[in-house]
Amino acid sequence: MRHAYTVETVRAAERTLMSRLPPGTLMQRAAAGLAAACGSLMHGTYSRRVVVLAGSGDNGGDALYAAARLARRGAGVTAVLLTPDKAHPGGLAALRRAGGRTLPPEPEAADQAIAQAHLILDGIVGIGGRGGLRPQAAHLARTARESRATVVAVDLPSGIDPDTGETPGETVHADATVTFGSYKPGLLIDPAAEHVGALRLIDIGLGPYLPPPELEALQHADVAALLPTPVGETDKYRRGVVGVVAGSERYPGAAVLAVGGALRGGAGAVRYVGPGAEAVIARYPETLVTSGPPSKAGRVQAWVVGPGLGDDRAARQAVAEVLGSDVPVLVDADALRLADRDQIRRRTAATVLTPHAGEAAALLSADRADVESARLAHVKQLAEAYQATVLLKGSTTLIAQRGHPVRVNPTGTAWLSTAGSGDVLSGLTGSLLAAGLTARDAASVGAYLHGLAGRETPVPFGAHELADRIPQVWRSVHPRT
Ligand SMILES: NC(=O)C1=CN([C@@H]2O[C@H](COP(=O)(O)OP(=O)(O)OC[C@H]3O[C@@H](n4cnc5c(N)ncnc54)[C@H](O)[C@@H]3O)[C@@H](O)[C@H]2O)[C@@H](O)CC1
Ligand SMILES: Nc1ncnc2c1ncn2[C@@H]1O[C@H](COP(=O)(O)OP(=O)(O)O)[C@@H](O)[C@H]1O
Ligand SMILES: [K+]
Repeated sequence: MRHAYTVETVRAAERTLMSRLPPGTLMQRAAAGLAAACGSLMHGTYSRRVVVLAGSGDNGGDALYAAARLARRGAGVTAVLLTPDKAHPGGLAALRRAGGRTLPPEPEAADQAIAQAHLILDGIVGIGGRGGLRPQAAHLARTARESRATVVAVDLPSGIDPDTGETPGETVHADATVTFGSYKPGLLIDPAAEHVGALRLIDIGLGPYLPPPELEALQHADVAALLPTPVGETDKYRRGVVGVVAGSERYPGAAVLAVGGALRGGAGAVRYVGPGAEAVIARYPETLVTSGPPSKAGRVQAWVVGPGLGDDRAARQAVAEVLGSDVPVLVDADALRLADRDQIRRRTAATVLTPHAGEAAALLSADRADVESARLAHVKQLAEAYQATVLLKGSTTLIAQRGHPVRVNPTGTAWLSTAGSGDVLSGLTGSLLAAGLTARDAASVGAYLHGLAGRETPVPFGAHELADRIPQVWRSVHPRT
């Protein structure tokens, strides 16, 4: 599991740790890790040209100390000091002792140094940054982006909001980010995460002083441990039956895709309810189909409702019936519009809502662009407002449930933004729910496998190919299945 902590938490842990160590120890740990990472990114240090963009805080200090280490190993280092009279004194002295030279941030000289650099160290701001970068810093960030050098962000790309993943103005675009002590939410959530590049964590000893995280990301081993696996005494009913209420005369394909996802999610059987039965059976003859209302369809351990459902009376009635059941329900697409919001709040069994940014905006009476620029705040707000587990889809998929750290899905690709891909996700996740995973785990594992399938399917792909790829990625996560 990867854990991410807010600035306030990181600072508190750092204070405790620092009080037990000689002054400057943490910064030296950070600088040593950073210098080693830069050395390996440049495939050596001798005769490499390094430019440090150094702000006046400790982030600049880390960068200057690391650069001093690189200079001692033969790199030619130039530091551009944003505020020369306030640059980190210890870092600056170390760099000078190591033979590094310094420049004020005058555009011409700085731009020239940047243009010739092999590697740029972004030490403008770290967790102490506030708001969009100031003009001089913004200029350096742009010049660095336009250069051919490898840009390494120190702790985080300057300009991103470490707590939220927002990008309030110009930001450094890094090829790699070397972060210290712990991940920060902004490194893992778009739009900020897009500017992070390859992310490396340097352990500086904070671990024992960190409380529960703000954000977490499952890794292969976590997902493997959660995947349902049939055992000797099991049968199809014990594995769980998932009911899929999806599709309409107009959108029969959504039913096929949701069932396709559901068949690959570990439930023992998939029951389909709706007008798309013929299309479903033609593609997946193993599906149990019924054409009546969900309440007459027989027992299931979880429902998926919504993909391609349309919005006629039957659809509305089906959503109400499913929400009235006492088993976990995943509410997607059209059902997000049709559902009675109070009925969602009153449910005692788990409810999973899977909106994309547009649907989330509608549920919160907010703006789609605001949801996309501040995903973390909005997914938490939705989970709170609907007392449900919320999986917010999009460039970064987040899963929120009140009282737990938000989960960020680490897999996926923009190729997933293809029609019907969400239908596969809802079927898959509903199936995991029926197989007995908690709402939060089912949503996280569903998003993880869906994202992996997106990465493994030859592009450009259609959503049905994504569903076909799930067994392969399942086995890649859990090779013994
Ligand atoms: N506290 C610690 O124990 C450790 C801190 N470390 C480093 O220290 C950093 C935090 O240092 P600081 O608290 O000094 O803060 P920063 O260095 O992150 O930022 C503060 C500086 O940035 C300037 N600044 C703020 N917002 C700006 C903006 N929008 N545009 C331009 N300049 C802006 C401020 O005027 C100030 O000079 C971490 O990110 C990390 O790199 C590491 O050395 C590890 C240990
Ligand atoms: N830019 C992106 N990067 C990564 N994944 C994306 C991106 N855009 C969309 N996705 C993913 O693609 C899927 C699209 O689902 P959805 O919006 O419901 O589409 P549809 O309704 O056509 O099925 C979701 O899993 C979402 O997280
Ligand atoms: K930085």
